Amino acid sequence: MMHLNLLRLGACRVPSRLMSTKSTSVEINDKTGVAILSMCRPPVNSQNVQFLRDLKSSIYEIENNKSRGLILTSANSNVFSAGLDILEMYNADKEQLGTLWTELQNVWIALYGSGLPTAAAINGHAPAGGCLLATACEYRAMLPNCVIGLNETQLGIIAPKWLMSGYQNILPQRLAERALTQGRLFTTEEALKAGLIDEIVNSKEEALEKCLNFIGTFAKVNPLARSLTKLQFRAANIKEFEKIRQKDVEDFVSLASRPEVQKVMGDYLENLKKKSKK
Ligand SMILES: CCCCCCCC/C=C\CC(=O)SCCNC(=O)CCNC(=O)[C@H](O)C(C)(C)COP(=O)(O)OP(=O)(O)OC[C@H]1O[C@@H](n2cnc3c(N)ncnc32)[C@H](O)[C@@H]1OP(=O)(O)O
Repeated sequence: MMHLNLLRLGACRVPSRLMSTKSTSVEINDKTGVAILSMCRPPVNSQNVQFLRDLKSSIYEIENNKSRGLILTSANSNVFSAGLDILEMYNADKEQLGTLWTELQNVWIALYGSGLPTAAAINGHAPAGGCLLATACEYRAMLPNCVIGLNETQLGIIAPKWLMSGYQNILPQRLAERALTQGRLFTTEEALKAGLIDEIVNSKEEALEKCLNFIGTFAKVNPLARSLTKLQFRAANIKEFEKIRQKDVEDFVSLASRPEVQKVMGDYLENLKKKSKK
């Protein structure tokens, strides 16, 4: 228990180092060595090229700084991340679409393939690309009354295999297949029941504390042994992804630039805007 108490103490009283980019901020607690990576692109942390680049560089910076773990959270009060920025996909040319998709791939591989213990303090909604980030982590604590899930089929699109792999690591095959084909968004309570998240928490502070406690469970484990063991579990998905990553960009560009898919995006955006004006 000693290390857990230290982590808690460290989380509130010990000086921290700060690093930031335009849309992320990183706080590394000097005592615990754990980095809290906050996404801060208001209003919903939608993932455009710049945001994804910032996220990638923060993840690598945390990894290179030899932090003891990484906690991903949002500076926004009710959204963890709304997924890809549809504004950057709608009416975009092929080059822009290719760049966006490449940056999404880069962030996913940085997080999914990280040797550090990773945890998500999901302090808001996490649809689509938001769920992708959360499920790339090893542990999830989430606030009530939010949604999480891969809803791509609801938008008439297909999540590629690498994008599904975090999901598949966590959910039983039958449930993952059903949820993906339905494009299901789970409420927090449903997500806990399905095993998509580990804990329901009542505040962001509690989410961070649970994530710290999770990372604290590795305090007495050799970091290299831990990291290599984790990566052995993920190696097949990573290898598969590396084989198809260029073709995957081409497939995405070809799908997302189709007029009928652009039309779905346009209608979807309009509905989002109508809903937000209500
Ligand atoms: C789409 C086809 C492309 C083919 C891709 C194939 C592979 C798929 C891989 C990844 C897919 C994605 O990640 S696609 C993105 C999917 N995301 C969603 O479906 C989420 C949409 N957003 C919401 O449901 C809600 O915004 C929310 C639950 C996340 C938050 O709700 P809240 O009520 O708090 O906020 P508002 O809805 O009022 O939104 C505020 C503001 O933000 C704009 N917004 C929201 N989401 C996005 C987004 N993803 N991209 C761009 N803009 C977004 C929303 O329109 C509001 O804007 P205004 O204030 O200007 O009206």
